[in-house]
Amino acid sequence: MRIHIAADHAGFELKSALVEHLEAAGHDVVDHGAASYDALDDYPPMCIAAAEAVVAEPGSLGIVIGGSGNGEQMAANRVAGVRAALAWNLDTATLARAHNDANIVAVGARQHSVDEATAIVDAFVAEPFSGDERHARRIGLMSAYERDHRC
Ligand SMILES: O=C(CO)[C@H](O)[C@H](O)COP(=O)(O)O
Repeated sequence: MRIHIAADHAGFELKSALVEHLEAAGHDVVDHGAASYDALDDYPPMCIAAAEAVVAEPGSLGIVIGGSGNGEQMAANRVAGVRAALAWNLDTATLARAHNDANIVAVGARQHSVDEATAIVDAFVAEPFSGDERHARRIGLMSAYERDHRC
């Protein structure tokens, strides 16, 4: 699977570990930065770049990483067509896919060990959307709002 990944300084180390892990698992990972550690960098540009790439490539998934994952999720969700979910355990990771058809997962690198965060990402990537009518209906309502209200 093609996976677009981005992180600021707070997620930089975890991003490196995840790129290595996901590539070893056979995924095609595209790194949207940060390209190097900079303690003063800002997460929105790289998260938005990863989010735009996910939307441009249906079927791909995205991972955005920061200290909490909150701002990274917010930045990704600015891009039309993105459904980014902040996952903080295995259940929120799998539900993000099964119920919300999330195409991006946000992870807080300061909230988890590398092993925990890797398990959260693996759970997200492995879980399919359930396709249940009630979930598809709710996603459709969000998409309709996005279509009708965005410039
Ligand atoms: O999680 C984040 C945004 O939601 C950032 O990674 C976090 O705010 C960075 O903090 P600092 O600049 O103090 O290292």
